[in-house]
Amino acid sequence: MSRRDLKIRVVGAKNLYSLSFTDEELTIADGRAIQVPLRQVVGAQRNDHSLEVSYIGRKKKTDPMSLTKLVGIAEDAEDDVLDAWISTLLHLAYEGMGVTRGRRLKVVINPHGGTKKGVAIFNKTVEPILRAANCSLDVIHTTRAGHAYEIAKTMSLDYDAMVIVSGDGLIHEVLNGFAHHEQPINAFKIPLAPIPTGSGNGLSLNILGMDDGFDVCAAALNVVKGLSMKIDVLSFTQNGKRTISFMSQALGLAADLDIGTDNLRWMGESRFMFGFLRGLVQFKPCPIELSYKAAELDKNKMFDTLIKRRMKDNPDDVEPQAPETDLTALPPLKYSGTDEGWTVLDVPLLYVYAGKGPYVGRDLMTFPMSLPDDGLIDIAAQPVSSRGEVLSNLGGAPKGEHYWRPNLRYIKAHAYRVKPLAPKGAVAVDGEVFPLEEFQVEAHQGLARLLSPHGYYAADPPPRPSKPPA
Ligand SMILES: Nc1ncnc2c1ncn2[C@@H]1O[C@H](COP(=O)(O)OP(=O)(O)OP(=O)(O)O)[C@@H](O)[C@H]1O
Repeated sequence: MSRRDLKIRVVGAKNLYSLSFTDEELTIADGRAIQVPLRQVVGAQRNDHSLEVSYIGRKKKTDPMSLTKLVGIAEDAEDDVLDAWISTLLHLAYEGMGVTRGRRLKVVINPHGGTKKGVAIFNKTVEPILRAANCSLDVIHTTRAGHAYEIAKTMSLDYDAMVIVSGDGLIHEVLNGFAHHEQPINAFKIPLAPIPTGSGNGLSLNILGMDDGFDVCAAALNVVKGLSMKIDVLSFTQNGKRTISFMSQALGLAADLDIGTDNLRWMGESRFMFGFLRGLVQFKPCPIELSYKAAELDKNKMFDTLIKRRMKDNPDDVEPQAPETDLTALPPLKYSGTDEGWTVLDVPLLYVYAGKGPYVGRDLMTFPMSLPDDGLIDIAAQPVSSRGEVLSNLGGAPKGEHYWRPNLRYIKAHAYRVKPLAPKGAVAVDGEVFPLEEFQVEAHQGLARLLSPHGYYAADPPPRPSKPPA
């Protein structure tokens, strides 16, 4: 075992710092001690006799995360002792956590996402973290809509992860690019890691949780240290054309969030809430017939399954899946062309929201029971009821509490279909507008990957009420 404590004189500082580490954390002490979990240590190196240790942390509890580089001269250690100290520290901070060092990253930045700060945020905040972690970077800026699709469709697959500096729109493009890659199955195996600089950053919230979901340093740390987590993606098929959806399909009132609020991008995430409220004022029923191939309808059972899944700490510890036989094609559609075992939801509906991942935006935990890899689509369907009742549901939406309200139908399905009952309308697929014409959606279990610190979605599910809400 090599030495685990060192004294270093930090450049410009009077005090002698002592650095030591255990299997779990690095302690930096100069009178007062700071503990840094090893997961947050991203780099350490020797330049002549000086030592540089880089880690991500918070200066104060309420601060966002930031990169700190501690540089100093080790006064009590020869170079070989210092090298051994660095080597053991890095081994524990990487391989000891199942993470390979120096990831090869494809980075796609949308200069026009959200408030157009993606490039500046990447250069100032994200890139220094990836460099400190010794990652190799292949950076490309998108120049037009559809560019990220082309990049993903034609890219070489020699990367450990793909970093997407933008919002959910670019994730949608990249996954659809993978679907048209000459080796789609292998392309989908490259884990995606979002850096949240778009106006809709639902995926980042699902990976990092409400506290860190908009923290670009936490997202960069996930690029460096996250573990690969399998996720389901969905095939949305309309008029024979198949589109990959990773997040949501919204109809009726829910579609108003995504549709027609494009000119309100300056509002950031608030534009979705604006869209919802505008839709609520109009209060139009959604003219569709919804049918589904059910997997689970019991809300209590869904909750129990979710809690059990969150207790598994190995993200790959899921039901074994059939080995892929054909790497050059997407998995076939299993549920088209048959009505057997399908149920029609026989009530007039105000909105239908279906998809994967608990959060679709900052104030909307639409699918609180969503699991990354259960092979199922979560469907939230709101029957027509009073404005008051719908408003009460909306009040619970930020934390997913509407899930427990008896008048919200929540279905886990292998597949579902929508037939329009009126000629006008639209459906928003991951925020992109499609015409309201007949379509079908089905899930492909564990087809894609994300980098994740937890191995499960980071949204806390709404607790089961002791008595059912009125
Ligand atoms: N250089 C570019 N110029 C203009 N549009 C672009 C460019 N690069 C990408 N786009 C488009 O910008 C759209 C917005 O994507 P993104 O999700 O990254 O940002 P956003 O602000 O969160 O948008 P949304 O809220 O719709 O998801 C995408 O549909 C993409 O096609």
